[in-house]
Amino acid sequence: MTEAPGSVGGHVPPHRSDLVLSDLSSDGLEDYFRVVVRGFHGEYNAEDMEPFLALIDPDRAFGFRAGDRWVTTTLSLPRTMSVPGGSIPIAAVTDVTVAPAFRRRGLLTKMMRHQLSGLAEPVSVLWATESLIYGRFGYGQLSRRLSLSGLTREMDFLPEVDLGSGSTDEVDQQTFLAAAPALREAITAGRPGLMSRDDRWWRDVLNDPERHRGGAGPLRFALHFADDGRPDGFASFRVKRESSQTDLGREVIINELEGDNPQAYAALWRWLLDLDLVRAFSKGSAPVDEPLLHLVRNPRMIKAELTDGAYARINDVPAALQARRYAADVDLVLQVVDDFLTDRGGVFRLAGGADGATVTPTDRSPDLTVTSRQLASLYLGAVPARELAAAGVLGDHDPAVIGRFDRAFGTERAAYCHDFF
Ligand SMILES: CC(=O)SCCNC(=O)CCNC(=O)[C@H](O)C(C)(C)COP(=O)(O)OP(=O)(O)OC[C@H]1O[C@@H](n2cnc3c(N)ncnc32)[C@H](O)[C@@H]1OP(=O)(O)O
Repeated sequence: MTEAPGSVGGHVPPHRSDLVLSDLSSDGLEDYFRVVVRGFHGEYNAEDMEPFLALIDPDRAFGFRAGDRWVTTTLSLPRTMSVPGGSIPIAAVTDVTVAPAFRRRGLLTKMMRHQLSGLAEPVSVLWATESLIYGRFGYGQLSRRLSLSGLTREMDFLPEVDLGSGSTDEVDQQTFLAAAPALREAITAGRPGLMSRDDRWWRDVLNDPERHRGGAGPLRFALHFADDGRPDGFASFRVKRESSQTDLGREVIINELEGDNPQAYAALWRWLLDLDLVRAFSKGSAPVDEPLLHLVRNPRMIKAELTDGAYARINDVPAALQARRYAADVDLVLQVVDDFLTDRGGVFRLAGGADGATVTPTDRSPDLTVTSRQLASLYLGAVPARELAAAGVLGDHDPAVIGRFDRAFGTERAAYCHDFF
């Protein structure tokens, strides 16, 4: 059989390929996700991916095809995110890849435009592999996070720390799942940026294939029980025999830790830090207002690295701003400059307060002008406007407006997104 000119075994070289933007069909999942996994230099394993694939709606996945193969991918998943006083539907954007031979010719840009113009959700959220990729598409830092680590024997608590009169115990996954989801839903309501999880998301979160453990043991679970026996806090963690922080003992790697009151929260930390044979701890993702920093006698012994968290894009300014409540009365005219999708920007009057707000287009002159990227950081108070003003990136502004803006947009707890997708 003679090969078609310019192809080997039916493989058309990239420079001779015709690219077609295509939707995923439900019978082509494996081919598609093999390309996704390769895009992150991983190895496809159907069993490892099953809980995640169960979340996929093929209608929300697409990419460019060259002949019979995918060369780019991206998809979004519908989720609900907590905002002050309520919640908002968001599109969780993930699995963005462009095959090496096709990179830097604008395919990601085309995919972003295509995806954003079709989303029903007013806000899209993603985790960026590199922080310089998504700003050009109007994504900004929705939340920031701390990476915590230290030596457990240096973590004495201050005498005034109240550990309550309950107890913490290790439990099996079934017992954990009987308590943690309901607790977490309640806690989510009080922390902007957290994503709610249904059973399918919990299955994905607890999916723990051995090859993804980085040499540590399996995921383990603990519950804290209040004095009356009610579970009021939970933690998931694993232990690694070798710690990069010390050779004196093992390391406890804390995945998630939540309590619905300060005593439960502190008691869970104490329990994890007191595990026998363990000399180091790490928690790769914690909110910037992490209480542990205020519990210990010697806070300098906690290594806390500040890094970027989830990124968001406000695709529908009125819907996004109306979904949240405000810490103080607010009435100001905001101009949003959206360079990527210009029709999504505009000038809006935001009027409201503790009971909600209305946002309407207006032709009044703006009190404050922000880019869509800046609006994403301001949306849940992760970055106060005064911080942007002090950095000199807000343009002309009246300091009194900045003060009013920050009083309204401030939140009780720092914005934080724990779920990685
Ligand atoms: C939500 C998520 O899934 S995050 C995961 C992102 N994916 C990955 O990290 C996997 C590996 N990387 C890739 O697959 C690709 O490099 C991608 C998807 C990051 C970029 O795809 P491309 O098709 O090359 O992007 P595209 O050509 O549209 O780039 C647009 C602009 O962004 C720049 N850019 C894109 N990615 C990067 C990057 N990683 N580093 C630096 N600049 C970048 C380009 O240089 C270009 O700039 P220009 O307009 O000034 O010329």
